[in-house]
Amino acid sequence: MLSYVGVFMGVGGKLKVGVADTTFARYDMASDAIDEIRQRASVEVERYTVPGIKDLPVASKKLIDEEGVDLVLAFGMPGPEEIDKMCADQASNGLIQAQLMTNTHVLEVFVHEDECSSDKELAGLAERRAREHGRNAVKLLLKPEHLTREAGMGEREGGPDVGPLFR
Ligand SMILES: Cc1nc2c(=O)[nH]c(=O)nc-2n(C[C@H](O)[C@H](O)[C@H](O)CO)c1C
Repeated sequence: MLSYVGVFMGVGGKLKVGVADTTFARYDMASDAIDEIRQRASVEVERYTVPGIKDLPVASKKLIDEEGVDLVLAFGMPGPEEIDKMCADQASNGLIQAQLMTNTHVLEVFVHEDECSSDKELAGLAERRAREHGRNAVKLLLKPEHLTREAGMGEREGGPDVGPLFR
């Protein structure tokens, strides 16, 4: 396992990761991601919990503007109804806007409630996706060349990777 603990100190001191999540979600993805990040990097973590996914864009922007985080992980769980999917699309657009307004990555980590047929499977998917995106956050901030090495490899966060295409 790669370990980046203590290898990077930014100009203003330690890197800071923002974690935004919701009470609507049925699984605590943020705690898994924070655990994953802390195993790999010596960074500060600032967490901001809001009611639902449509509240994530402003939470992310506030973490960036007011708390000075270097990247945000935004965790949410859209429900299975059509209205929930609409909310997810709106939240997604908001998160993109927050990124463009601040020139800062906000990794959207959504697990849709209807991605799995049982609660147990859903919890497993949520944990794996949260942890894998936690690792992505560390790579983006500290080892971007590791992501470049994985370019085109058909990585899928939470599920089995689908692998690269060959000609
Ligand atoms: C319909 C709906 N669906 C979801 C959802 O699937 N997932 C989620 O996290 N939040 C949902 N919300 C709540 C909104 O995102 C938001 O929290 C409220 O509209 C208050 O701003 C709403 C209102």
